[in-house]
Amino acid sequence: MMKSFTKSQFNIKYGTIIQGKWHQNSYKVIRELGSGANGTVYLVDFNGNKAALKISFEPMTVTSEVNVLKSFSKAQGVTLGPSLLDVDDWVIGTQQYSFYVMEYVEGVHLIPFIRKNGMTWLPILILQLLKDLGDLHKQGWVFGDLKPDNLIVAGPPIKIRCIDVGGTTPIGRAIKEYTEFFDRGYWGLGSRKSEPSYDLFAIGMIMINSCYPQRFLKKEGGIQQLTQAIDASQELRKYKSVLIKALTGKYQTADAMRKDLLKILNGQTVSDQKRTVRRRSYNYNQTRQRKSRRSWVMGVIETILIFILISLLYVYYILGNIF
Ligand SMILES: Nc1ncnc2c1ncn2[C@@H]1O[C@H](COP(=O)(O)OP(=O)(O)OP(=O)(O)O)[C@@H](O)[C@H]1O
Repeated sequence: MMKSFTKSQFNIKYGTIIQGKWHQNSYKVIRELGSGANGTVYLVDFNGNKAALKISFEPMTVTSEVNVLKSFSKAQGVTLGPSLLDVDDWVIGTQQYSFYVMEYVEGVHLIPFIRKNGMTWLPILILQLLKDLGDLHKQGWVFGDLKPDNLIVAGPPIKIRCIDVGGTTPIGRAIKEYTEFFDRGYWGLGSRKSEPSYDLFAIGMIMINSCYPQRFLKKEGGIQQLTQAIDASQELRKYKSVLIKALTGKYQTADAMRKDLLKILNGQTVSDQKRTVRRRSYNYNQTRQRKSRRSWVMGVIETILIFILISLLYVYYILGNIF
């Protein structure tokens, strides 16, 4: 189903107490956080703690999103979505609405964060996202409706988080929800079957969107139009090899995309690496030993590099907030 914009469905005033019919928990409305096709999300106070409460006219929306959040909480290593706190119904007069309460992810949406703190953050945040997405895929899910509106940069420490799990679909099914700009079907670059490469295409488009905050309309579509957009941006050109692979479905796993992005950050392009490997020929055992040594060294370099980059950006970020 394609997402279309809808006006705020609910108009619940500040101070309203939403009390659950079944669990009797009371939530005091602080303000609206946002609203979309599936409901309205409010910042609420629960016993002095902040939480996010999503209320919908459609009980099925609540049930399906709650089921995804419950599976996430059971699955080890999945840290993408907010944690689920409560599910209940709110009776007001003769009406009854379903709602759920989740962890409030406090932060700034991806694009405003990049605009304020600089493009240097983009690859770092994308690396974090690819790590979490890889874990989600390993648990058999595809996020589906990945877009900057569903990404919040929380912290400190800086961490990119996904909200709105409404589009999360088990691998192998049809994508439940999508937004055209981030949908490979719309660009004529693949199917709407839920598989990891569907999410990785969206990651590519999120990187493009970060450099084109107004987005752009599809003309002829396809990889030609997107390649032109990449070539026209100094920032995106650095990541061209990774972007083209992600946009044409060449990555089977988030980990493969993450590794290529790291190589670029490491000052080494993917093609350079391939050329180096081709030039050398070793016997089987030597190659294997070297490979395992190299992957160990790569792992250490990767960790050190991310650590240094995050530390530097972090200092930059804190200084930016002070001055
Ligand atoms: N857990 C949360 N913590 C902080 N903010 C949140 C949280 N969940 C949702 N929001 C805010 O509420 C907005 C709307 O939420 P959500 O995207 O879940 O609604 P939706 O009806 O599914 O919208 P859409 O049609 O855009 O998918 C989000 O863009 C975000 O700003």
